[in-house]
Amino acid sequence: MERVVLVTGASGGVGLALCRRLLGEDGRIHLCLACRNAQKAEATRDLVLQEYPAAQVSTVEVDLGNLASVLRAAQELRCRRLLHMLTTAEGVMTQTDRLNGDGLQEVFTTNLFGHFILIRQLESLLCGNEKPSRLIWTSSSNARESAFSLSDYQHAKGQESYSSSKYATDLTSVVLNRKFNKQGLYSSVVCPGLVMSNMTFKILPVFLWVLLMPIMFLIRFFAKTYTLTPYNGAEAHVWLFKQKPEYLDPLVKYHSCTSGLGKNFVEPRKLDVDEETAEKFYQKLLELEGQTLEKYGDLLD
Ligand SMILES: NC(=O)C1=CN([C@@H]2O[C@H](COP(=O)(O)OP(=O)(O)OC[C@H]3O[C@@H](n4cnc5c(N)ncnc54)[C@H](OP(=O)(O)O)[C@@H]3O)[C@@H](O)[C@H]2O)C=CC1
Ligand SMILES: CC(C)=CCC[C@@H](C)[C@H]1CC[C@H]2C3=C(CC[C@]12C)[C@@]1(C)CCC(=O)C[C@@H]1CC3
Repeated sequence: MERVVLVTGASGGVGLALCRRLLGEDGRIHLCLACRNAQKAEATRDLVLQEYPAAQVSTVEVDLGNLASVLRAAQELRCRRLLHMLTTAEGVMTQTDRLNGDGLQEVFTTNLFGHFILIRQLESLLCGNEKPSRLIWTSSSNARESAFSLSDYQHAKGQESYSSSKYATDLTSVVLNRKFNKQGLYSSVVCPGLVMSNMTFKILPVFLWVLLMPIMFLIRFFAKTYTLTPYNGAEAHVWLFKQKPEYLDPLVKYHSCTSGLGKNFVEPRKLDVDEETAEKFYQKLLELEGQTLEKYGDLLD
């Protein structure tokens, strides 16, 4: 049976590189590109098919920062019936987090909660299959406990919404394993390292990054997480794709690394999470999910 792999944030950066690399690893997979914009999704599909003309590539439109859009996408995916792997590679990092149309913090929703709802809505596809299914969350080395608080888990009050959302992602993955491993669903978190992408081009302009490039290549001899290209950044995702999920440690983050001479490898590092906090946070996610489903009852089957 073909494996169906859904990649969010597939239109650029690490997500697009991952799509290409997965097809290079296994041309028999069915790749589903999840993008927030239908035109971009089609353009990405064309790009991928140029490189792998025989590949099976479909698209689904989903804005992960908009819960109605997430529920509609889940409905559509449920109709397609199969899903074996979901990997997240979308993300927003901003100095000015704000409330979205659902009244939730945008960074929290896009980076974590939209995916949480999507996964819960796709549980019937992901759980109880003959072979294990897997989730791969793109987290970050920037996930910091100090940025996260249970009482303000959407990070409405602080200035570190990105770090908070990534820490929340790590917590969620730990609990998802506890709840769903018995049903054959396994979750892992990865960090792509420092990658030149639209995200980093919002921190410094492209020309500055280009000027810094020689320095960064030198730094890479000492800092292996300077992966720099989306291709290298997707190393940990691709490595995980090839592992048996039931043998992976749920309390580890898999870091994409690149050596000074440009060789890619993966480094597992222990997650800095308190399991009790993770459980409490998960209960809060369930509460928020309940409110969301109540609000959007018309979008449920
Ligand atoms: N770059 C880096 O150095 C690092 C990145 N990461 C993480 O890696 C992941 C990928 O980042 P990277 O490739 O660098 O970033 P990019 O900005 O290049 O790519 C982000 C992708 O996410 C999509 N996206 C953004 N918002 C939404 C949304 N609301 N709904 C659906 N899709 C959305 C974008 O789509 P569109 O094309 O429509 O904008 C794009 O395809 C992120 O989770 C990021 O946090 C972690 C550590 C370091
Ligand atoms: C000489 C040189 C390399 C200058 C660049 C300095 C900084 C702009 C970068 C150094 C480490 C980078 C980094 C990120 C952004 C850019 C830097 C601060 C991230 C925060 C981007 C998003 C993440 O998820 C983690 C990254 C960690 C490293």
